[in-house]
Amino acid sequence: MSATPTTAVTTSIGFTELVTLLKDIFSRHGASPEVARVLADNCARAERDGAHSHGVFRIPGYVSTLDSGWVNGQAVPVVEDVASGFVRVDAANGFAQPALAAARPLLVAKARSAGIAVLAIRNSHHFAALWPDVEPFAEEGLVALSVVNSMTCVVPHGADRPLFGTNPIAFAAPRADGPPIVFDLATSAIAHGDVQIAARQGERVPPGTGVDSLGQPTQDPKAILEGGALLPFGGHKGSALSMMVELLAAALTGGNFSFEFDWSNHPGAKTPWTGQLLIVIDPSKTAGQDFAQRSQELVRQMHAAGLRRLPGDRRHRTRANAEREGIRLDGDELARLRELARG
Ligand SMILES: NC(=O)C1=CN([C@@H]2O[C@H](COP(=O)(O)OP(=O)(O)OC[C@H]3O[C@@H](n4cnc5c(N)ncnc54)[C@H](OP(=O)(O)O)[C@@H]3O)[C@@H](O)[C@H]2O)C=CC1
Ligand SMILES: O=C(O)C1=NCCCC1
Repeated sequence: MSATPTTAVTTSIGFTELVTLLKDIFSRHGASPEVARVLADNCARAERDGAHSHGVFRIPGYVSTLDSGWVNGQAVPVVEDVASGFVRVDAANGFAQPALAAARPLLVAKARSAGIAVLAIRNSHHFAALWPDVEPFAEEGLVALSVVNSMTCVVPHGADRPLFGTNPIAFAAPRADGPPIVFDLATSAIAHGDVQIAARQGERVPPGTGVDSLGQPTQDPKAILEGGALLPFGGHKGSALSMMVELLAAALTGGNFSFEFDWSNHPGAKTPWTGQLLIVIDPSKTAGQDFAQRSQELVRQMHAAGLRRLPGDRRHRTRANAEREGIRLDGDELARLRELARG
């Protein structure tokens, strides 16, 4: 995006208007109508729910990636019905979300008939928050778990150099008296996007987040981004989960490990070309009791134990505000988005 003076004036935009604006940007930068529709919806949802590291903040990255030719914005995913509980998609060097959208009807049908179904997406680029991929399944009464591996920037616990991606895990389950229980977390101490935002805003990151180019602990986001690296959350435990994500999202799908791609011949490219795995379970086939009532009981007991905030509560509060008052955006940022949509 071009440099424009910052005035810190905030403005608001409706969800539908933001989706239309983002669709125009994606289309203008080489995405097919279907790809533009899916990505715009995903990115607007993230912004609406306050997931700022994966909302409109990502648009310049999407645009430069599409412009560089690194990702195919016109890709048509190839869905294969490989086994009773298994669906495989070749995203054809496109984004992961259109691949999921293409495979979704078959995946849900299989989960409902067999009780469980697995979706393996390969040759894909995931540049977004993961919860929008799982939350809709729980809204339909299904339990969903997804993992995606990303670009190398995390030092495995006990190692000397980065190897893993920030490798998020997202989970969604229905509950009786409220929105689904959803969490979505990077297995690094902090998402790479949040380090970029901290650097842009001149803020420090929390202790224990990353190291500089000499492997020394640092709270300076620029030192992490420029030759340094991130650490897994929770030491060996987060590191083990990150390793699991590499195995499930890359080895099991036929995708790249986080360290296996090289975008250096595509200046401006930002997205990792990796893989994604989704597991969808129909709880009516397993528990022999009402799963949504059982998850509600768990939430009730957690609240009774003093819990004030469930994962997802902050997102739902932000969503409710956005539905009342519009999605709040910096005025200059909105102007830059409009400029990108014009060409
Ligand atoms: N595509 C990719 O390759 C990658 C994408 N990402 C994305 O980055 C995003 C940010 O990840 P990350 O920084 O780890 O997320 P956070 O640490 O902000 O949040 C992780 C989860 O914990 C919940 N949570 C946070 N604080 C609390 C609290 N005090 N009490 C209870 N629950 C809490 C959040 O709910 P709530 O949302 O309601 O705050 C969320 O579900 C994710 O959407 C992830 O998918 C990250 C890495 C790579
Ligand atoms: O924030 C992150 O970490 C990432 N987000 C999108 C893709 C790469 C890593």
